[in-house]
Amino acid sequence: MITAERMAAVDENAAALGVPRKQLMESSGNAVARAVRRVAAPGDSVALVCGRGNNGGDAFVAARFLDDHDPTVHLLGRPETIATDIARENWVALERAEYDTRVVRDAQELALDDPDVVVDAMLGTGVTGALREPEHTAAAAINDTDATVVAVDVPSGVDADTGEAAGVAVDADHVVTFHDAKPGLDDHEVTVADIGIPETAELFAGPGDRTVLSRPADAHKGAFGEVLVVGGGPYTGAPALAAQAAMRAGADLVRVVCPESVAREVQSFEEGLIVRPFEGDRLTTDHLDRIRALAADHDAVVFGPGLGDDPATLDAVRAFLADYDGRAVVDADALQVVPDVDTDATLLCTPHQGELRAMGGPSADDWRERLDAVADFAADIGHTLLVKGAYDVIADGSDARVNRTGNPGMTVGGTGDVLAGTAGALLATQAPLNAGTLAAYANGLAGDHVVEDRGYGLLASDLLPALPRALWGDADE
Ligand SMILES: NC(=O)C1=CN([C@@H]2O[C@H](COP(=O)(O)OP(=O)(O)OC[C@H]3O[C@@H](n4cnc5c(N)ncnc54)[C@H](O)[C@@H]3O)[C@@H](O)[C@H]2O)[C@H](O)CC1
Ligand SMILES: [K+]
Repeated sequence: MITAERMAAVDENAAALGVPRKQLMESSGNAVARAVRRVAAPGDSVALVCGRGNNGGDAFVAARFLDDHDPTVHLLGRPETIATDIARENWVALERAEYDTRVVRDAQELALDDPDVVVDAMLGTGVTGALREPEHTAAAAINDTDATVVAVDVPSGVDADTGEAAGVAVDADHVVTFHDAKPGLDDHEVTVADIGIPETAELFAGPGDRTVLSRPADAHKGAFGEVLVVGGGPYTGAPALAAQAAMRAGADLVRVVCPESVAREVQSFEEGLIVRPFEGDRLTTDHLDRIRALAADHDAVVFGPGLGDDPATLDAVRAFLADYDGRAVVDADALQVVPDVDTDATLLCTPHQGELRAMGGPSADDWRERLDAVADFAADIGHTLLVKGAYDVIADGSDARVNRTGNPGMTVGGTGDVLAGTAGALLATQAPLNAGTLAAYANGLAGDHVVEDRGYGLLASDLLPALPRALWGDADE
């Protein structure tokens, strides 16, 4: 089962892999025509009722595969208002080839002429809310015919994210849905058509994975989350890098809490950092009240950068996690305590392969083997893992993804801190699997952009200014 939102992401990833949507539309239309043939007797007439989005486009293609059924293609709305180039090109092809095309300007004009089969291609996964006109009246007209109704992707009127009909929906006898089942089709006779989307368009992180980030136009301060970085002690650069990365990745506010012995130095990396010191030179259980109070005021915590592995510090990490129930990215030395802590927290753990072994996790050289082993280990520990490597593996115990961005220049120190901070900002608003996938994708892409511009020899801090473009794309994209 796949939601409309995820389907849009996969579709964009397929395009980025070199399988464009117009090709997918050709496969979709072909699959619709095959479904129509299964229900139509020779000589039966077929009417295709099409909207102006790509759902309609699928039916424009289908018509070309149904010549022997004398297809009639009804377009709801003016051809100039067809929403996408690929749907318009397929409409124009029908007109030039002199198919029986009819432009329906007003729903009352829809004349279905008693067809044997009706194809409902009004609306698919691009739609939210109840049907508007003319689709509303057209749906009622389709439901009034005696025809066998074949719906394209989803019956028009059914929301492909929730599976709910918000009012009138087409009463379909068959649904031809693409790539994977959609929510809300349980009571229907469904054919899932393979339209040639590579499996890796779903498995590999790609530009489509960024769609979950689209900043709503009315974003108010606070909508993108506040992040607390708990780090520092033996190291000072790590918490500063993580905090700056969280800022670049869109967090509304980032605070660093660190030992007072290093607070000034942490601050020196970036004037804009908000630093909250605690007494002493390393984290211990003495500081837990302070950390807990701060953590409760933030949407996500990044736990680990530069904390070190002093036994007293690891005891403090263990005690903190044991009664924390919020969201946290756990990185670096803090990772090793995760498997023995019983916690209600939602954790996104970001080990490299050595740290994964220190957690008691699996090792595998081949990324496909690692994918399976990491997925099992994530299920065992009950947390999401982002295991860093040339191919990063992200798994939450039920689903898994792989990221291929990044380059050998990124083995330099500090890139992991940037990744942890990015993941923290994303975890404040996204599900852990999406946060981990997107953090890995954007960090690697930022590194690729830096190397493209300036060649090898990058510093972890070079990733920071490259992060926004990697996360949100070019301004004109
Ligand atoms: N994902 C794939 O791999 C492929 C999917 N294909 C088909 O494309 C549709 C989705 O197309 P899209 O253009 O995104 O949206 P729709 O055709 O569903 O509709 C958009 C259209 O509808 C208008 N609209 C929005 N809400 C309403 C409403 N409540 N009432 C009336 N009209 C509404 C909106 O303004 C747009 O103009 C998918 O289902 C597949 O069938 C392709 O085959 C390519 C591969
Ligand atoms: K439909």
